[in-house]
Amino acid sequence: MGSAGHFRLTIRDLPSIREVTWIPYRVPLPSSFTSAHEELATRSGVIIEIQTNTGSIGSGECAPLPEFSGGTLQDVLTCLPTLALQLRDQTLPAALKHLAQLHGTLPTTAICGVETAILDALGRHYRCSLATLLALPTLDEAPTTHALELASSQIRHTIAVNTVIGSQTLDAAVERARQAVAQGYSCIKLKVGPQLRQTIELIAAVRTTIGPTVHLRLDANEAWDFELARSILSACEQWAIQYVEQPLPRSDLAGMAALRQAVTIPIAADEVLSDLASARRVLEAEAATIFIIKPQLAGGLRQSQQMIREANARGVQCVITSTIEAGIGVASALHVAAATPQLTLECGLATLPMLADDLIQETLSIQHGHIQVPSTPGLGVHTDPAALTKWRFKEPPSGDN
Ligand SMILES: O=C(O)CCC(=O)c1ccccc1C(=O)O
Ligand SMILES: [Mg+2]
Repeated sequence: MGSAGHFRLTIRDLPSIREVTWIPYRVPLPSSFTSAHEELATRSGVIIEIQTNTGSIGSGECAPLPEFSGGTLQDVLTCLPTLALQLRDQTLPAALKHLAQLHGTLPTTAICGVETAILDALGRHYRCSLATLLALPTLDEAPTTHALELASSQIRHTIAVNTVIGSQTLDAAVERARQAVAQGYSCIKLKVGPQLRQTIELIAAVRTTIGPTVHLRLDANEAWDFELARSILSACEQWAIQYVEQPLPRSDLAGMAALRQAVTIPIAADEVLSDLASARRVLEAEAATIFIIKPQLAGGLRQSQQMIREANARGVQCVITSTIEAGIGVASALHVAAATPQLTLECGLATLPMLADDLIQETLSIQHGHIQVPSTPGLGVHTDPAALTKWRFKEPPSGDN
């Protein structure tokens, strides 16, 4: 019995890992997705499955995006056999601790996927959602029933999300914006390119289409230099831009800090955030007003929470976004957002409709610009075996995404 008569499970009762297995996948994006970086026509990654000695299972997803950070698919496939052996026979909390010591030595997406699978199994064991687990003060020991009740009372059950409009012609972007508002989105993110006049016209046209109250954010994906950024953002101050993601190359922290002083539109860091150390450098340089945190690229769910804590302590607000991964990965990011009520800005998690298949049995549907957080134990979504068979990536090419 714990304090105040609350029951606490003993370590002896904790499940341990019997086996870690994985399945690479590749799924098409039927309409492809274009940013200043690239045109994404397929998405590949790895689904992780762990089995425990108590018969419980957990799923996770590693979805590398080499243009950003976090290694390649091949890097993930290379590190998994050793990691699987190391985690074998460890209790779930011990496995989490082990994983946390590997930051900096493994691709961030590998840590994210394996961590998610462990947390999914642990949530199913404690019979609480992954968001509730993430809201606990510690995962080192089994929580009391009181701690679980407190954590579950602190989480959010629905997350507001933005839709994202990829780079395309002005007419197509305006049409997409019109549809988004009709679907009930109250926040739109617009991918922008390196052309001065065209970009300003695009932003003006989209703002005029969506009216004054829908939030509008931009993503330049590093496409601008300082002068271009200053010109475009100064010209757009009248269009009520919520923020602009990564206007300058990730290496230009001084430029980002100077841009913050030169324009009134808030500057968000995205590509530059590749782990906790990079986040600390951005905070130190005062190079961003907002952090765009992708759990896949930040080094996992708890590393994302740590980034959020450190950012918030410095007055920097955070947004959780996906990397256009499949349903397991998006669900894990959704649970981070749910466990973190201080995130009040819309999250970038409305990406599953871009994929031909989300690889899960359930649907994380988007209604009126919100996604419901699954409340059943663990992730609350389950891999779809038929979909994994269909989209299995049989011969991942080495060094390719
Ligand atoms: O933020 C969103 O709404 C969707 C996520 C997104 O835009 C994105 C998806 C994959 C890779 C990079 C990015 C990005 O924010 O730049
Ligand atoms: Mg971005």
